[in-house]
Amino acid sequence: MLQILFAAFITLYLFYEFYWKRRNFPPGPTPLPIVGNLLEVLLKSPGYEAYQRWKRDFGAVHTYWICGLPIVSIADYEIIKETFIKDGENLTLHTLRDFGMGRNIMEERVMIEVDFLLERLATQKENVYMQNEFDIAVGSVINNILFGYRFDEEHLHEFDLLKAALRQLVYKLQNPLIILASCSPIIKSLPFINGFYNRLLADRDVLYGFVRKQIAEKRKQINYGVDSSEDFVESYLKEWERKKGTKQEEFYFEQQLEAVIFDIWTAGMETTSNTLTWSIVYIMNNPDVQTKIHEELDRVIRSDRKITMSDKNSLPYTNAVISEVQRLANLVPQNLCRLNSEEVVVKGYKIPAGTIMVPQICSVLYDEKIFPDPYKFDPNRFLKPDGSYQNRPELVPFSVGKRQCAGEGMAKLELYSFLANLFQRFKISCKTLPSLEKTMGTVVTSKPYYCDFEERHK
Ligand code: HEM
Repeated sequence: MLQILFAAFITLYLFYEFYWKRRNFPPGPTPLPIVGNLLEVLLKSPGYEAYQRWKRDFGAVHTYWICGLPIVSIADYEIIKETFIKDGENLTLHTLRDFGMGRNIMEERVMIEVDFLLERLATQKENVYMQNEFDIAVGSVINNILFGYRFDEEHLHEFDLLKAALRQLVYKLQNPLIILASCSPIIKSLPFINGFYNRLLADRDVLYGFVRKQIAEKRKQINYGVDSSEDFVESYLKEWERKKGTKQEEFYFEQQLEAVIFDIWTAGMETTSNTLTWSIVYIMNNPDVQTKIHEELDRVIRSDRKITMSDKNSLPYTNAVISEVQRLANLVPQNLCRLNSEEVVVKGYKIPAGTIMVPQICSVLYDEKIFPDPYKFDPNRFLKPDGSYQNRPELVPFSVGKRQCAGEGMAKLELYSFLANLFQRFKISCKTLPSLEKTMGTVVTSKPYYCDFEERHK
């Protein structure tokens, strides 16, 4: 009797796992019990190959399972556009427009860090650990815009603590144990996993603690009598004060301010810093690219002066290199998931409200129909035959639609300003060529490497 019951239970379980729970979703790879399709992603990290294979085998709209969670993936540019960019969506609402301070101030703050970065590199000259340099530069831009100060000598210790916590978050959030723990309270309560999960929360709390301390400091110093603001927190607090007593007051509250700052810090730091790190990896592995950037800078700029945004349109090759870096670095292998608020029909599949959907931008950036030979670093993809810059709408490293990156403008400003000025001033070389191998995380990171710097204009 017991055997019959057991066999019936197993049959029902398998029927549920392999058919019933999947019946309302677009087709996809068969998920294993408990882990779903997680192993296929992890075995070939950072996951691009699994996403490409599922697109090939099941079509551009398919379902995969991370533990018990079904994720409907849209892996084709045209369908992503139809699904996520709807008429009338107001993108600007979600965009951190100039952080309430005006575009010039943003460029000013980025250029301050360009100067500091160049001076640090000129002083060190040899064996410079690039990740660290880019981290300090990008972290200082964000901190200066949010709180009005940069990470100078006096604040470097504070920066090191924040960076360590942030790096742990970036790695741990893609750790299979954390993913499993997030999906199941039972798994989360297992002793070893629980400890690991709690350390992740402790890293998050380091960042939140810092944010709260900064807001409290700002409140002590703020002068509500002066209209203009020096940083984002000041601008937010003044706007909040102005809205008091109006209907809009409800949109301003402490938790929102803390969460926005936390998001900007976490989303803006590792993404930009690692894209800069990848830039040097690809350029060092393709030496003719550095020669061509120098040739363009010498022909267009014709001096050793600083390069600013006003030069951008005159530097098509430099812009093409940055675009190709963003494409090939393909920084976010598993894009952020979204919960669709209402039922949608995508390519004939009815996808119910409350389903997790993801615009799988990594499959677009490596789509060989759009970018032939996709794993090759080739800036010419972004150049017209006459040498001018070729805009490619399928270049979507910042994603698309309502939830696309809120810091795109700032990130582009930073990538351009840091890289153009770095190559304007230096010839860069590496005694050991940087590895092209990617380490998986929320964003993909490169292996550590070291560079030497030679002044170009003596
Ligand atoms: C090269 C640099 C960057 C890349 C490649 C990048 C990429 C992305 C991507 C793919 C998303 C997810 C979009 C989606 O849900 O479909 C995102 C979201 C976001 N990004 Fe960026 N980003 C970069 C830099 C920045 C910077 C500099 C900031 C701010 C200072 C920023 C702030 C944000 C915020 C606030 C979100 C929304 C997070 C959320 O919805 O939870 N990003 N970014």
